Amino acid sequence: MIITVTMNPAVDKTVSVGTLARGGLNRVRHVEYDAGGKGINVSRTIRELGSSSIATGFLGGNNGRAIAAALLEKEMETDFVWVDGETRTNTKICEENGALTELNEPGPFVSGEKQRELLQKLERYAKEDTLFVLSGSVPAGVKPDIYGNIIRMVHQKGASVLLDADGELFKNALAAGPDMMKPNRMELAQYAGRDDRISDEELLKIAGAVQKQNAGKIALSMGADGAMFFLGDYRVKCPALPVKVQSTVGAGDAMAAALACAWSAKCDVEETVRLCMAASAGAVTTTGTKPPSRELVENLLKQVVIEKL
Ligand SMILES: Nc1ncnc2c1ncn2[C@@H]1O[C@H](COP(=O)(O)OP(=O)(O)O)[C@@H](O)[C@H]1O
Ligand SMILES: O=P(O)(O)OC[C@H]1O[C@](O)(COP(=O)(O)O)[C@@H](O)[C@@H]1O
Repeated sequence: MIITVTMNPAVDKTVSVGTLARGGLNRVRHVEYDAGGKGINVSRTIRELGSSSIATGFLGGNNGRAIAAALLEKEMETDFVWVDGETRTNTKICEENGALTELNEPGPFVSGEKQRELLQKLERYAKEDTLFVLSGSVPAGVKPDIYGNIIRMVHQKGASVLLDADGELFKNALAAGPDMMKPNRMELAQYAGRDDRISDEELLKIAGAVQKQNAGKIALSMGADGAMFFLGDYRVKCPALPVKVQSTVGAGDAMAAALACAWSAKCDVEETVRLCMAASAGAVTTTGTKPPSRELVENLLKQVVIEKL
C-alpha cells in the first residue's frame, strides 16, 4: 500500500503571461487551478498510471474542501486530518519564453493536537508492505524534524519511506535513513552547502556520499538536464526526453510517483529508471500541475536512453 503524506497541500494557481513585468501591471492570458501539494500530485499521478494510494496530510477551509472534492471526483482514496485555517494557494507564473516564477505560501498553522492525530493515523497504516511518501514543505507549527521522526516510527513497523523535501526537513530526514529519495539538483546542492551552479561531477560525488551514508536509493532529478539514479550498485544517467514543455510544475512529483509505482510493482532497476524518466517527461507536457496520461507515459518509456555512470 502506498500512503502519500502532504502536510502542506495547495491549490496550485497557474497563470500565463507574455513577459512578466516586475513591479508593473500584468494582464493574465490564462488561469487554471489544480489540487496540488507534492504528495497529492504523487497520488494523482499514481492514479493516472493505474495504481492506487491513500492521500493523507492536513486540509483546511474552502481550498481544503476543493482539493478533497477534486480527489473524490477522480475516485481517489483520501484520509486527511482537517485543521482550522485555510489550505494555501500557490501561484505559478508561466511566461511565454518558458520562464517559471513560483510563489508558494507558508500554509496555515497546525496545532500539536492535529499533528498527533496525523502521526497516529500514519502509525496505524505502517506495515511491512507499506510505502510512505513524505513530500514537500510543512505548515507553520510543524517542526523540521517531523519527517525524521515519522521515518523512525514507521521503520519500527517494517514500512518503507520515499522522501522528497528540502532544507532542514531533508537534512533531518536523511539522518533517519529514508529508503528512497528524490532530491533535485538544488536540494542536493543546498544540502552540501552549495548553490545550483554545481557541476554534475560534484553532484555525483555528493549523491554517492549520501547513498553510502544512508544506503538508500536516490533519483536525482536535474530538470531539462535529465536525471541520475543511484539504485544500489546500479548507477546510471538519463538525458531528459525531448518533449514539448507546457509546465514543469509537478515533474518532480511525477518522478516520485513513478518510484512509488515501481516499488509497488516490484520493478527491476531498469524498469524503475524508465518509468521515472517517462512519467516526469510526460508531466512537463501537461498544463498546470496535471499528471500525464498512462498512454503517453507508455509511449515515452521506449524513448528513454540509459547511460552507465
Ligand atoms: N524541460 C524538460 N524537458 C524534459 N523533461 C524534463 C524537463 N524538465 C523536467 N523534466 C523531467 O522531470 C524530472 C524532474 O524535474 P525537476 O525539475 O528536476 O524536478 P523538481 O520539479 O522536483 O524540481 C527531470 O529529471 C526530467 O526527467
Ligand atoms: O511544499 P512546497 O515545497 O511548497 O511545494 C509545493 C508545490 O510543489 C508542487 O507539488 C510541485 O512540485 P514539483 O514541481 O517539485 O513536482 C506544487 O504542486 C506545489 O505548489
